[in-house]
Amino acid sequence: MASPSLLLLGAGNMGGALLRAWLGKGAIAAAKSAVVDPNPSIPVLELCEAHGVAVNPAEDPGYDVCVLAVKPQMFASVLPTLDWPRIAETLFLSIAAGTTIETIGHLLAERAPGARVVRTMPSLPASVGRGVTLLCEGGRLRGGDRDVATALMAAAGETYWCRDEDHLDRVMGVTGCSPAYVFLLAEALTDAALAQGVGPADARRIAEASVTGAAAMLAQDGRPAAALRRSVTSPGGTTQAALSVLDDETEGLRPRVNAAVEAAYARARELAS
Ligand SMILES: NC(=O)C1=CN([C@@H]2O[C@H](COP(=O)(O)OP(=O)(O)OC[C@H]3O[C@@H](n4cnc5c(N)ncnc54)[C@H](O)[C@@H]3O)[C@@H](O)[C@H]2O)C=CC1
Ligand SMILES: O=C(O)[C@@H]1CCC=N1
Repeated sequence: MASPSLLLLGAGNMGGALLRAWLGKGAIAAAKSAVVDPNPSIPVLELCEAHGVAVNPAEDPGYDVCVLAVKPQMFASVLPTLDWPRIAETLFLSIAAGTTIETIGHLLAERAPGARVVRTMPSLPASVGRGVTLLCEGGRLRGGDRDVATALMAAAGETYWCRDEDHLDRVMGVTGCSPAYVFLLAEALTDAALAQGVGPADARRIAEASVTGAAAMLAQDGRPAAALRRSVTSPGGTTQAALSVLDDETEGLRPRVNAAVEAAYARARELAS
């Protein structure tokens, strides 16, 4: 399919980030696409204006793809109200945490019986084309649907098809949630700089530059993270002393990150029920 016409339902943090990526890469047919959001932000309005994307159109001409990007808690009230010409032909992509393909199918059943649904889990760096999106499907897709979903999400960064929904729920703590872990690390480094007597503006500047510098090196160097970590860590030096705290086998970052990913999985299961 050439770039699809697309309806974005919900253009908040994540929907807006995806929209930015799609329009930047020409991945959607902007003039045939629309955003529906009762409270669109100024940047989203400016983006739509610049690319000729309709915002809250009075009439829906119909869309190849509809991306469901409202909060999971809104699905039950919003999905049954969706309607446009040939809605049963539209491919639905959900980005919501937890909500299952079966639930989405039920909520769309009246107007789009047998709807083809792809569940995805993008991540916020999609806004700069550096997201990671997990995808999975429930067995109803037609030929070409998988390629359409992959192409849309690849415009926002890396993609990975999970074997089923449970797999997606398990892995989302590694991808969709993890930008928050990295931002938290930047916050923690800022706090540590403050504790060592650096002023607030400089504390933030040197902490955030440390995180973005390491991330840029990881992206560009080609060596795996473990090799780069070793190249910072002089035997018997200061980093080794620091890592004896941060990389403790039972209380260090690795077991804590693993526990965080498990907590995200547990919450995804709760949101599904
Ligand atoms: N924020 C993130 O990093 C990620 C979020 N997600 C998923 O994305 C979805 C949205 O999350 P955020 O963007 O963070 O939330 P958000 O609160 O920033 O965006 C939700 C948007 O939905 C709009 N909205 C409310 N009622 C609506 C309606 N009736 N019709 C259309 N739009 C409506 C709101 O005005 C808002 O702009 C959630 O399902 C979440 O699980 C998935 C991956 C990452
Ligand atoms: O916190 C959430 O539920 C969403 C999904 C992944 C990132 N944000």
